[in-house]
Amino acid sequence: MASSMRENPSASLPTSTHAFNFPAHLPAFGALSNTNWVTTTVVLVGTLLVLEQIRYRYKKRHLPGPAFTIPIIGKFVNSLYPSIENYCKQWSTGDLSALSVFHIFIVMASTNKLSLKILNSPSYAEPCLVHSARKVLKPNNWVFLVGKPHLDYRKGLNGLFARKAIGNYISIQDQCNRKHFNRWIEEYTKDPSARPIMFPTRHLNMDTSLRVFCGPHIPEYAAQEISDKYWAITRALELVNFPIALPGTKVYRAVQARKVAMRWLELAAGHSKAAMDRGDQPECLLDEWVMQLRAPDYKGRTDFSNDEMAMVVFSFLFASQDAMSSGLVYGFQHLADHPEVLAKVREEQERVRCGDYEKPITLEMLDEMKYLQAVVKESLRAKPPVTMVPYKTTKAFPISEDYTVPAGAMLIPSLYTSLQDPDVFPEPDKFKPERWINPTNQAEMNKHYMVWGSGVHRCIGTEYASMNIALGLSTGVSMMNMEHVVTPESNEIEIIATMFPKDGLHMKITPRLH
Ligand code: HEM
Repeated sequence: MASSMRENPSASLPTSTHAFNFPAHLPAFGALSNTNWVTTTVVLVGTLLVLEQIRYRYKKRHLPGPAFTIPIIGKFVNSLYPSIENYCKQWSTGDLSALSVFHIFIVMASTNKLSLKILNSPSYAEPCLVHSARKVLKPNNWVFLVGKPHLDYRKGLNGLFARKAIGNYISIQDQCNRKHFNRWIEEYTKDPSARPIMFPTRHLNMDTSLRVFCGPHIPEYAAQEISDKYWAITRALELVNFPIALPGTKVYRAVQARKVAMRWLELAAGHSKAAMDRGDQPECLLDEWVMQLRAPDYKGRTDFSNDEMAMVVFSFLFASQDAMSSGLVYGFQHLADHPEVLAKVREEQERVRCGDYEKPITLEMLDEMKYLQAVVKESLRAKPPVTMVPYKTTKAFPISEDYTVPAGAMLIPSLYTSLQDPDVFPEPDKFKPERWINPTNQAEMNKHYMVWGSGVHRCIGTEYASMNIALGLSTGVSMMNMEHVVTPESNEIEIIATMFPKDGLHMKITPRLH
């Protein structure tokens, strides 16, 4: 700047600020000001960038992780293309490791012990779900409650997944499974070539969920529309999204899909109330809920609007659609890849069903299928649908002897690596349902079995989800022969909110029962 002033004398500062001189000097003064402005901006931005690095390094301290963060976006690109290999790389760097995305400081925990600690320290950390969840679910959804309001709200919903209630859902699930598997068989009779069953499984799961949740209060075409649109929601469930839901972004599309689903769910809630007023028999979760609210001994809140009920049902769909589809897909893959396990499942089916495959399955029959239950448990351990659960620290969290996670950080326990801990699950790479049959260390294994999370936010749908996957597998392998056509991508994992085999699980299906 000094040299340019020397070269251009007219740019020198005026010796007089007399009113008449002022206009003559204005352009030169303006040019100088622009130069200053650029310099100031460069210095300011440079300082902010340096501060960003200092802040990151200060929070990270000695934890493994990138020494410097990419300015502003951090590891955003990685979170756009999540891969289990990248996560494993990060987890393998240490029990705790750090990174940053869009200025969100993230600490990842890879061990069973630390993950359990995070999930069971509600005074330090609370769930924050993935970044897009608040926009997709709406900020006033009950799943964002914490502390006592969360416990109270959840208490009012527990009854919807109690044994009595899920005993009423089982026949709906059984009918849905049979309807879809018959359709699969029909389609494979027309075209027997191998093809992925991931999407048909997602449709089956959405249909089952909507029938269980809304029963007759939602028309067939609405269920189809929600199922079709739901993929937009799944696609938006990245760990960290582009922060603004602009048209064309994944989050924007997900919000549009939620609006469609919510319209139908609100209508269903209204229909359910009217049906219960008429004295109809409860046929679904919504009916169960309305009846529970009207029970004489019920002590909680009763003023649930259709909109609020719809939001709760939507939260169940949101929490379950991807996880359950993943659980079912990997269940089928594990059974098809382990014929000795499949043979035992079929032998048990024959015994418990007494050879009568037309007879609807009851909860009592399912209780007798101990080997099938072990298969479901092991399949979810080997390929946990939810690989990690994002929490955020509400205050500085002394998580280990030598590290305190700063307040406001994202803290992510890894369920995936926790379930691969060889001290709790010997030979974790092996698919061994037998490990769940009368184990000597049952209590220890259950404590560390984090497929459903742990602590006050542990999955509310655990029993229902296990039952649903067991039912799907039991009826699936009874009705169909499934040949897994292995591709180079069969054993690779694709993370689309949850885990799926990268090739979508190529199957050839033929009818097993005449
Ligand atoms: C295979 C299927 C499923 C898996 C693997 C799964 C897993 C999980 C996990 C890991 C959490 C977080 C727990 C924590 O923070 O400690 C969770 C929470 C939750 N899940 Fe599931 N889930 C499944 C199915 C379902 C189903 C079927 C429903 C409901 C119908 C459901 C409803 C919920 C809800 C509402 C929460 C939040 C609970 C709270 O904050 O109190 N999930 N689930």
